[in-house]
Amino acid sequence: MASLFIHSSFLSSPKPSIPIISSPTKKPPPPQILHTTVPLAGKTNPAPSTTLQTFWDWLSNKGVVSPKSPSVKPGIVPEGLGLISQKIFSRNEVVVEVPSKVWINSDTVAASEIGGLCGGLKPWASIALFLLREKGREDSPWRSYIEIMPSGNDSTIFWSEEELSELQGTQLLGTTVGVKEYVQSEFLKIEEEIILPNKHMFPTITLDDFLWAFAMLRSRAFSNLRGQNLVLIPLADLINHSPGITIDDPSWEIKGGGLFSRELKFSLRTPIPVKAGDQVKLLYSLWISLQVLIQYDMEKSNAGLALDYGFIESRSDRNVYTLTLEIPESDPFFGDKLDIAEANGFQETAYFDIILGRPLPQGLLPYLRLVALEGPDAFLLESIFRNSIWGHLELPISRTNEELICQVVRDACKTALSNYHTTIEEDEKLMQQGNLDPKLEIAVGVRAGEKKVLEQIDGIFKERELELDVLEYYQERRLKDLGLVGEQGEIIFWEPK
Ligand SMILES: C[S@@+](CC[C@H](N)C(=O)[O-])C[C@H]1O[C@@H](n2cnc3c(N)ncnc32)[C@H](O)[C@@H]1O
Repeated sequence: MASLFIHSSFLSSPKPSIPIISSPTKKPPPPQILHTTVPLAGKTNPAPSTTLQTFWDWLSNKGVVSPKSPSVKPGIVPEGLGLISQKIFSRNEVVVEVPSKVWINSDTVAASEIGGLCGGLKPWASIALFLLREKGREDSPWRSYIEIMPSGNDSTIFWSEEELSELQGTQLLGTTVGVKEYVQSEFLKIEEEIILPNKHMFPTITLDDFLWAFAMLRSRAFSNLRGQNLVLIPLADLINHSPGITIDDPSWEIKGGGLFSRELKFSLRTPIPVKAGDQVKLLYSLWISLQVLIQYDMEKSNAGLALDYGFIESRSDRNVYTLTLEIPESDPFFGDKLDIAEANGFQETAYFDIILGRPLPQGLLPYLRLVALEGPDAFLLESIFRNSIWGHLELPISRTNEELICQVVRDACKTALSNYHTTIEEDEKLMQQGNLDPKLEIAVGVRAGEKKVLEQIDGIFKERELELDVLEYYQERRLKDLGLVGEQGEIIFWEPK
């Protein structure tokens, strides 16, 4: 049997059907704005309203908001803090514009006292270190901003061992463990090379602190402002996500500061119309429309949402399972197969995100057939076929090859399914019961979603197995092309005259 290697490892980036967390079934309290003394709901140790007022004053002093006629204000909402409308917004209207003088990015770090120490660090690591240093300084100019950040969220990186055990068998568990290990290894390097040799510049920073800073960056950075462009935008980063908004375009842009200014501005728009906050008294039941909300990222899987933000959605196409395929080095045709994969945009290892309810992703079947190619089919790997091979691999090559890919994929699905400690039915029962703890709700939703995708994949290849006798394979297609197969599929022999 060919050594076709499939495993269920997690997505390459530390990346990524349940009731929606942000739409509680109970009638929620109306949002509270600034001056209230009501404790903040939902998130871990959220900022008290005095802290919120200090933040507002800081924004006013910096000229970011106009305190007399603000269009939005930070307020207390079920998701922690959020942006509450102070006027009626129409669709696509600018909600707030935040000038770059209050952003925190690599430039902010470079211009700071620790800039010289952070030159070799990745942007996220240098900003994390900056945040923690400023958090520890009594007189930090960033204090008012950092203090409104929550002490945590429901991201799986904060889950206890017991909570993580609910994710048994899931790819999300693997990703979470991988991300935590990655953050830890970065922390240990930074601790040794920067923190300990410069103790006078840093407060005591633990791995947990570093993980907190990492989580703040993952949850607060806008999805296309990551990597090298990673930036924290105070005020704008209070915007919460609405699963009901399914507009794909980002609701923000970076603009030039205007004719007389070189300063950039982060401009946040509302993707949907919003009512004014004071309508809450008149229209209590429409409280949710008072908060300005956006869609964080239409492309993220539930696992990605759980890891980055600590919530998931009920939309079925948020359920994703990543199949990882590999051309093993031990394959006698390793070199040729790798050449072909690379010529067609793939590598030795390829990741395919399978989405619930969607067809198999492009490239999966050809890649599978390539990896499984062996024996009499291996002639297709010869260099004369190099330009046409991918086209051939798009269609079944031989019964043996097609049977092998079906078997291997189905076996991989069965193995993966046997690793979960619950069935889909058990998960659905739990969801129907309702009132789950938010983290358990995430765990149950993700594990049910992954299993559904695995069953979908198994189903597709099971159906294929049943068609093995009627599929058309390479040799038949070739004979047809040469005009050597008749209408009924019979071989037409050349008869000498
Ligand atoms: C960009 S911050 C938004 C501000 C945040 N609510 C706060 O209190 O600082 C993203 C975080 O807000 C929370 N959040 C945003 N939208 C949410 C939603 N629809 N459901 C649950 N939590 C949400 C999550 O904790 C997420 O990690």
